[in-house]
Amino acid sequence: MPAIIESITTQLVDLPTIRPHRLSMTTMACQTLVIVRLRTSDGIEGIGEGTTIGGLSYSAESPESIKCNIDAWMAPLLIGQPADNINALMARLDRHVRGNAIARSALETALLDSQGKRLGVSVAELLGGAVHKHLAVLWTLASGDTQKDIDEAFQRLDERRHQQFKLKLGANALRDDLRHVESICAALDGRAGVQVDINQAWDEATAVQGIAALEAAGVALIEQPISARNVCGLTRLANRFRVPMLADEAVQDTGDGLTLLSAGFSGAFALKIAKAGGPRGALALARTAQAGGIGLYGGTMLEGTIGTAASLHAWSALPSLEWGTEMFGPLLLKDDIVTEGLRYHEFGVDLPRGPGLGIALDEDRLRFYSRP
Ligand SMILES: O=C(O)C[C@H]1C=CC(=O)O1
Ligand SMILES: [Mn+2]
Repeated sequence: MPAIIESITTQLVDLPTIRPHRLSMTTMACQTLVIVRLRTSDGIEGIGEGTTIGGLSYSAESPESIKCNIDAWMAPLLIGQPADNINALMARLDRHVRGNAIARSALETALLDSQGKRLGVSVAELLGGAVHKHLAVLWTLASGDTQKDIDEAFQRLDERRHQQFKLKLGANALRDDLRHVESICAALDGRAGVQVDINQAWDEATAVQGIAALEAAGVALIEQPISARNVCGLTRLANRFRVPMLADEAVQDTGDGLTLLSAGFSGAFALKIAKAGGPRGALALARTAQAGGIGLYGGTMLEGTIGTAASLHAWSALPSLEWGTEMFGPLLLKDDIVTEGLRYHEFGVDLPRGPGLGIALDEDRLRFYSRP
């Protein structure tokens, strides 16, 4: 008799960040995680996380919509079903639910954690096995102040925590953004790599001007300079410049990957489990990218430890991630809701060991940070 899914509960958890995190469309002082707990008839609990950035400013899902849509529509489709066939359960969601990729990702993560615990194997093993056990992790400098960012970068380098840095652009006038990048590139020259993320803030003409200057300053990678909808524009920019373009908001899942490939895009894709509806979808996009000669980057929605661990299990299953990862979400948060955090060292992070995600909730801290 297979184990049956008996209950699925969700809670909103607000965790403060260690400093304001400034992006083109929002400044975050707090991150809200939607924590999913999925209980089955054999006494196992699978955990998952659905997280976005800045309410509705990053995507069409908000923390509240993720919780509400799981509670009202998605959980009822799964409760009462056998827990051990994740393909069948996710196909059932696909038949009845449109969109809601972040909510789906939280549920798929909980299903994978549950099944891993049931079989005594890690999520990476469920996904075919880990090729890597330690993954490179960059850090985003986004305090909003150039000198603070430089000090933060040197601190991270000295601690051997990060040696690649991402700068967030697009909230300021182009001239000010360029001065900011040039100062940081000059300060870090020879010690660390710098890439930038514009989060769609520029139009194409501004991007042409901006990218020329960023290329001259030595920036290694340009992430989503223009609107996610402007696939032709992103392809033109990729063809025009030597510095590679990284598609983020423009590439949610395999369908978007195929659209970009058929438009002739070259460069790299940022994978996120939250964009692709879970680890399986993110890996499907990765394989499409690899088939099309596109480099890969392990992206984050600034998740806490559970979402970050789920992503790490997925990225570990890939033979190569040409651009490394940005799985630093837990380090941006002042506190955590798990008993043992991820181990960051030597400019990267260790893949947590299973069964399942290899992560356990700290009930006291979870209660403390949960919304009533
Ligand atoms: O990539 C994004 O747009 C979102 C996120 C990832 C790192 C970071 O600082 O913000
Ligand atoms: Mn991005």
